[in-house]
Amino acid sequence: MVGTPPPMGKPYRPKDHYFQKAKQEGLRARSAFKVDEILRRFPVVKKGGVVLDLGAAPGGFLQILADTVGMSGRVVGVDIVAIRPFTQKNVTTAVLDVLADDFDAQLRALYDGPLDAVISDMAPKTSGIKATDEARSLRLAGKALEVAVTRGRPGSSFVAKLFMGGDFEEFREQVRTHYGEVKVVRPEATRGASMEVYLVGLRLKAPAPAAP
Ligand SMILES: C[S@@+](CC[C@H](N)C(=O)[O-])C[C@H]1O[C@@H](n2cnc3c(N)ncnc32)[C@H](O)[C@@H]1O
Repeated sequence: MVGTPPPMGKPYRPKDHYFQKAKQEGLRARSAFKVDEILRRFPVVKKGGVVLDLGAAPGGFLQILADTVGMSGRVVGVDIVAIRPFTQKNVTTAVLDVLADDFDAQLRALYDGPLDAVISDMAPKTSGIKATDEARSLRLAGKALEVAVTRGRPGSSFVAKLFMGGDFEEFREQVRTHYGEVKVVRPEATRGASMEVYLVGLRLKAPAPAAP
């Protein structure tokens, strides 16, 4: 019997170069290289900063973020699945669903101060139906933006992964209304066939003063 030919384009290889590299470097996930590239290219957060990482399991982003902010900073990571504890004292993690009704209150209970960056690598469970997956991805990114705008200090940053699709441009416009500069990034470590990109918002605008 003749087997099914491989799909055209770059094949999906779960154990690719970045997977091996992550393993060698003791990183929890290959995605660590994505945030590393974003942080090298854009001034998202610096030493001493406070970062919220949404969709943080298993913790690849957290490892890079914890090194970036150092011991004078803080990284708060949440996910619907448990994150293996970190020994670094500047990392706090919790099991939270960002779409839950009480998420905002739960997050405040975890960390109540202003944030220097909100980073979301959240990805929905994919259904295989393009429009459904795009809508789910956008919903997660939309919630991340809401958190970033309400909890970020003026001048803070926003990074969110989302699937390129129908409403991508509208979302980018929405991010533009809140941030001084907006970039679209597809990190090198992104898998070949993946439709995902990261939107980077820099310099959160201060809220408009209330009318007298
Ligand atoms: C690509 S993984 C994140 C990988 C992570 N950045 C790392 O470097 O280890 C996407 C994560 O989004 C999480 N996620 C999906 N929906 C979520 C939700 N409603 N609330 C919180 N996390 C969610 C998933 O559980 C999954 O762990």
